[in-house]
Amino acid sequence: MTNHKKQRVINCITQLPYKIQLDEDNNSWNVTPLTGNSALYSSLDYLQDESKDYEQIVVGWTGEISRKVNNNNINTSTSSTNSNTNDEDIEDPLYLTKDQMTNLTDKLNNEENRKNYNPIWLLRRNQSRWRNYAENVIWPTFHYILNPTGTESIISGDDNSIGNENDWWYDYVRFNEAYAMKVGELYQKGDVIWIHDYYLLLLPQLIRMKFPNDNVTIGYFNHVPWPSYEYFRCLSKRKQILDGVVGANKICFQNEQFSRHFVSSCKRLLDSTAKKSKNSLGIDQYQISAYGGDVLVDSLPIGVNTKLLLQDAFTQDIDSKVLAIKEAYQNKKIIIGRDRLDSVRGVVQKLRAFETFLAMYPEWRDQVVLIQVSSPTLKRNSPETIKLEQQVNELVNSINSEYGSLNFSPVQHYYMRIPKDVYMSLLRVADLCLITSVRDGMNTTALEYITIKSNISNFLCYGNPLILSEFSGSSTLLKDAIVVNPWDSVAVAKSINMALKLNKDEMGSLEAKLWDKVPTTQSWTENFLTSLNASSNLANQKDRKITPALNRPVLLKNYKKAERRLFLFDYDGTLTPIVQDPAAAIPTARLYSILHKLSQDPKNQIWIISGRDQQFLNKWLGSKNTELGLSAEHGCFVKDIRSPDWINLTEKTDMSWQERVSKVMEDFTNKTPGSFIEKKKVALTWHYRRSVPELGEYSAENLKTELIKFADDYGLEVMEGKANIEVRPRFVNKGEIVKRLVWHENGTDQDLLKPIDENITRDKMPDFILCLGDDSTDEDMFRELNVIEDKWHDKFKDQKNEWGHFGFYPVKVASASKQTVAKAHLTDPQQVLDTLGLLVGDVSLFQSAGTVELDARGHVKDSESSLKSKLATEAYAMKRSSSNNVNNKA
Ligand SMILES: O=P(O)(O)OC[C@H]1O[C@H](O[C@H]2O[C@H](CO)[C@@H](O)[C@H](O)[C@H]2O)[C@H](O)[C@@H](O)[C@@H]1O
Ligand SMILES: [Mg+2]
Repeated sequence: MTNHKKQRVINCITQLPYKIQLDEDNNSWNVTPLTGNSALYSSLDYLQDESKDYEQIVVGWTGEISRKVNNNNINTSTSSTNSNTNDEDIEDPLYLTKDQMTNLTDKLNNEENRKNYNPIWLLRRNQSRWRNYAENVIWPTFHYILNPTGTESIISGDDNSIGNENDWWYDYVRFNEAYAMKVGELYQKGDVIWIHDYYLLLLPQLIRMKFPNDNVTIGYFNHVPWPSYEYFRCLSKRKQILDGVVGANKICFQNEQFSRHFVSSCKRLLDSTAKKSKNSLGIDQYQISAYGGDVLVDSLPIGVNTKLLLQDAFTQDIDSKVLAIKEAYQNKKIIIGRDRLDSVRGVVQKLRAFETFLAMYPEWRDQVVLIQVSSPTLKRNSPETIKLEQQVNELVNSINSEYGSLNFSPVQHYYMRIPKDVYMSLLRVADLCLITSVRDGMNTTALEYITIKSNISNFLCYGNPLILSEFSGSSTLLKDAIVVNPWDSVAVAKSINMALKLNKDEMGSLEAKLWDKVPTTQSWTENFLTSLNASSNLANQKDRKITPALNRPVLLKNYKKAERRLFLFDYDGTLTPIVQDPAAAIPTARLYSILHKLSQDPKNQIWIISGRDQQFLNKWLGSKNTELGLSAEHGCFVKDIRSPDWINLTEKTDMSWQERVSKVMEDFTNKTPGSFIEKKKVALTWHYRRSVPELGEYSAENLKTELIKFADDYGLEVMEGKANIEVRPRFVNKGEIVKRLVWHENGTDQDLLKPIDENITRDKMPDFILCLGDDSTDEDMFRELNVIEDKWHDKFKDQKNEWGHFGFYPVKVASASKQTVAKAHLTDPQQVLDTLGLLVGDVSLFQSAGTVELDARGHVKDSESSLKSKLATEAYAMKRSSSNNVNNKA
């Protein structure tokens, strides 16, 4: 028998599927399975127990760990609630010893479970702080609820402060970073990483940064809706979120509408292009070019474990429960609903429609019961939920008093979590299932109902109708359900009437169209992983290399440690955004301030290496800050730091070509309205940004062909820039300047006419080089740095820094999937300024994500707060052991 090697899948989920409680007195863990998220959890079970091709590793946050305390022999908390001596859950800050953590991991992975669960520990005071950004900002926006501050819904924060969106964002970044750290510990070459849902939108890019040299295969599945651009654009961190998620090879949604919305956001915010086609399942897919690489975007509706469901739903025990319910509502039609009680599940809309139904069709009064089970959410005590609860109660009371009697209430409302067997009985007994959500990703109740109704049993489950909201993600899958607009209560009432009057054949034929549309967990899981592997194979093709985002925290660390730093900045499109008029692309006050701060540090040498001419660079940069070295016209002219003089490196060159090039360019300018020539001292640039795009591109193509015909005769380079064609002598380029600046004693004056000396020792040359550029001409700089790095690998093998390199950071500033020889990318000039701001201390580390090391409490490792927390944990461990000793002696 051949030994089939399974592929490892690292499954990253928001929370491990358990409610976890620490029993301090017995020093043991209580672990109870969580309800909800059944589809995802059944996919985990499938990978764990049944899959032949995959071996699963699960990474997930522990969730809020509560404590069970019977006596008060341990009290390390500053909070007064901790002095409580009753046997109850306490949600105070928690300190755990290493042993306790290991015990929980062991318990989760005990032999019986055979699970490979890896908890993420984030034990700060107010453990629910990690939920704030995801639950109060992302979730509402993704469900079309605009609540800019979210402050109404939650009071949070370490110091009992009212939550604010920025703090929440920092916690969100840390939450993602904690996962990146854990994945970093577990990842082995060849693994695939599967990330689930909106708590972890930054994780794909963080993992990409962690493994810049591996083509890690990363898939992301969004379980909730993805909103239209008009909503998504309202998020203040919209770009950061997109940047994070496009680190994946494949991004997948519940339906085509959501994937379309996502692509539209990428086009508008990331300037992505998208090629649309059909995937092997006939579903729309998009190949989007996002920063640094091609990403596959498509949809795959989640499924349910139909086999297990039928097994669970058709038992003798449930038969008797079904019978009992039938007897309780003899001769009545039973409508069922099960929803979480939050604002998007449409319970209020459902009750209004039912009320309208009873008002419109008096013949049904006393003949129909609506059994509505509403399960509480985590935010049960939030003002919105309390308001919603009141609204629901009022509606239930009003319907029951208007249409009920002493011995019958037409609405039976249960605000509770019901056990699985009761849920199964309700699905089986129902004559109609009513789903009126105003927004959801995939309604699994609908899928479970259809599955159960497709089965013939003693109680004739077969073929009872489903009314489904058009706003539910499942409506695109279950097109043959009775699809309604939940906001139109009259239309829903008419549909209820119609559905209850269907005869057996009609119900059967409706049902027949639906049941085979329900995906199974198994097929969903297998299809996702198969297509993820396929998309990653595509990405691994040579010309599709994915460039990771620049790891800014690492850059900052390296920057701080470095003694001789060299900055090589391109100007247009790197330090300033591209604009229509070249004369208008002038530095902002923020750029001046950052350059000023950077240049104040004697360890820093800053060079602007641009295609611009001397005049422009002098006027806007040199005259404002003499600490900047300048290189104009792609290396034709150079002015050293603090020097007033420019050196012309093309002095001895024959310039007769200029006339010929000008003539050809003029010809094209006449043929292309809106185009113009920028005549610099040496280089000539033909611009077409202001022309009709198609004509501009067409002319540029032809102009290039014309110029190339004689470029060799004069030793010229014809370069394609951003809406321009430039010509300059070939022997000068930005790479040549970079070479000279690196092979040089950092901090000393340049002798630009002297040949480069490559015998200089390493301790004189820079130990940190940040090189940023957006255009094809900047590739010369990156290429040169790569060449030097290779030489240094041979020459100075033993002199690498703690990250295993020489501190070279060639970074492409690219807004589309440009192939580059740079090692990392930043999205646009704004990110460039944020990154430089980080170095000079203007921007917080958590403004943007990177691979920060965190401790088990979510503090940055080795920070002051981390050290304090370490001491508190040690104190806790000592108290534990001394109290154990006392107890043992007693
Ligand atoms: O090397 P760089 O500093 O990036 O300069 C490259 C060229 O940039 C300028 O043109 C580009 O930017 C303009 C302003 O945003 C834009 O209008 C134009 O379409 C771009 O091509 C500049 O005018 C050229 O001289 C530089 O060579
Ligand atoms: Mg540029």
